[in-house]
Amino acid sequence: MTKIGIFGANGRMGLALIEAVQQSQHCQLGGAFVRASSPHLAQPIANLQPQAPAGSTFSAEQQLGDELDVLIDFTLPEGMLGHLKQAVANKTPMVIGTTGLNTEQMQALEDASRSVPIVFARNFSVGVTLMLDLVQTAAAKLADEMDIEIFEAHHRNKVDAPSGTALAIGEAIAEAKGWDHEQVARYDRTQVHEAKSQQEIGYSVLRAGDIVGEHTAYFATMGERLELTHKATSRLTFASGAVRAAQWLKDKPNGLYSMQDVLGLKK
Ligand SMILES: NC(=O)C1=CN([C@@H]2O[C@H](COP(=O)(O)OP(=O)(O)OC[C@H]3O[C@@H](n4cnc5c(N)ncnc54)[C@H](OP(=O)(O)O)[C@@H]3O)[C@@H](O)[C@H]2O)C=CC1
Ligand SMILES: O=C(O)C1=N[C@H](C(=O)O)C[C@H](O)C1
Repeated sequence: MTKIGIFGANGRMGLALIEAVQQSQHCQLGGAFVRASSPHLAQPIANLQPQAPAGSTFSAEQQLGDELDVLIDFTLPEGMLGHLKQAVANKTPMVIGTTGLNTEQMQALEDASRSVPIVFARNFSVGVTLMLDLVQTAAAKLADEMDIEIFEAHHRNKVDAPSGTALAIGEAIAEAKGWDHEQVARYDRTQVHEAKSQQEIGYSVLRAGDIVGEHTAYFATMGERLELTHKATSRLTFASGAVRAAQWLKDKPNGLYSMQDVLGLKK
């Protein structure tokens, strides 16, 4: 049995992760952690997640010990960095799905992976993991005059944009093309009074209602357009992927792993 601790356990993903752990035959919930200031501290988890183990309550993240096999973090970048320090101090492997990391925060994650094994993915679904491979094939094989654009849509509460997944798709395409992603990424065209360059990856973003997560990569030229689209309809998809990653990570050596490693899709 893999004993799993979940940070941000009262969040949208935290609650889906509790359900995914309960559904797994190989994992058990070792701790559902919230901030010390949280109104949910010491309250029954079942108040928010009916699938929670009977009698279980939310714990303060500071109370984390070294008895857990794997920690999972889907919070915000600042919170994730604190949780990462706790994982390193306790020598506990960590699965991280938090998006919106800047360069320094990503560097801190990479540094920590020299002390503990980490799986980091900006999307834990099987479909998007495969899509990262498919867009690289399209980018490498289609003619250079194909225009490349990425569209993403999410629920109204999402705070980072473009989504981590959209950026991962763009970075995968740039890598296949031999481009420097930051040089070719176009996040805003409102001040650009010129035609689209062929070495450009344009991003567009929609925030509305309860959309779980949709991503399309467009490869377009005169007279035709290829669209590769992924639509997630349940957060349990991401949560189940993260729990699968946690189980896979338990006995791995220190290092930074991706969902492609977990699924055996690494080229
Ligand atoms: N990789 C993937 O497959 C996916 C990634 N995500 C990413 O997961 C993250 C969380 O998304 P979601 O669950 O929708 O967000 P929510 O806002 O619903 O939950 C965020 C959780 O993080 C906690 N938190 C925020 N800041 C801190 C902090 N400084 N210290 C400790 N805890 C903190 C919140 O606690 P409190 O309530 O007290 O503020 C809350 O429990 C986002 O980055 C999102 O992009 C989401 C889905 C899939
Ligand atoms: O915040 C979300 O909800 C999601 N975030 C991830 C991202 O930024 O790509 C993954 C998923 O699309 C849902």
